Amino acid sequence: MEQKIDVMIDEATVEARIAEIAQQLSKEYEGKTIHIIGVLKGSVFFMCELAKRLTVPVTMDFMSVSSYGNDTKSSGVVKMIKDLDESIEGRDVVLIEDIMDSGRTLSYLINILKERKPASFKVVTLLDKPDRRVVELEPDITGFVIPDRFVVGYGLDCAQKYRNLPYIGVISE
Ligand SMILES: O=P(O)(O)OC[C@H]1O[C@H](OP(=O)(O)OP(=O)(O)O)[C@H](O)[C@@H]1O
Ligand code: HPA
Ligand SMILES: [Mg+2]
Repeated sequence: MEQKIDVMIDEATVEARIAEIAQQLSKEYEGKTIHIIGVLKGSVFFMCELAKRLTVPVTMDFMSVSSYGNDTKSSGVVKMIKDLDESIEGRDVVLIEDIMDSGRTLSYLINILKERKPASFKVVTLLDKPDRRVVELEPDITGFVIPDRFVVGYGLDCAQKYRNLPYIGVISE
């Protein structure tokens, strides 16, 4: 069945905010190389759009974790599917997420990655849904704070669909 998607944040607004974040990071990391880590799969669209706009040198790596599977509710268990390819020791790491919801995924990743002794560590998320937080945690940089709705698009899926939508939307029943 075709589902109708309502736009919550349109493409131009998302892109303008990503440009602002890129400018902020480029200033903060002047003279350094940012090692950006994308959390698969949701962060890929945000990561690419952000990376293209950074004016400092960039290296990239990916981790894959999953806790939602095909559900719209977190299973409560974060499962590591793929670890990083390279060591982050001594590097200026920026972890890129599409959304911080319960906070479980980021809490799990932050605990693992901080133990690996990066020179610095920051978390950037495109979306923050603070109403559903079960772990006390704040990202360093947030694109948009959103209400408690299950969103899709710009990398975010519902049962693996809609990641390719160029805007943030909500499925209207
Ligand atoms: O704050 P939380 O409640 O942990 O939710 C946020 C996480 O959930 C989603 O990942 P998902 O498990 O759906 O994997 P995916 O990125 O492959 O879709 C999203 O991409 C975040 O990584
Ligand atoms: O609102 C959401 N949409 C898609 N994936 C998610 N993972 C956590 N929250 C969400
Ligand atoms: Mg998902």
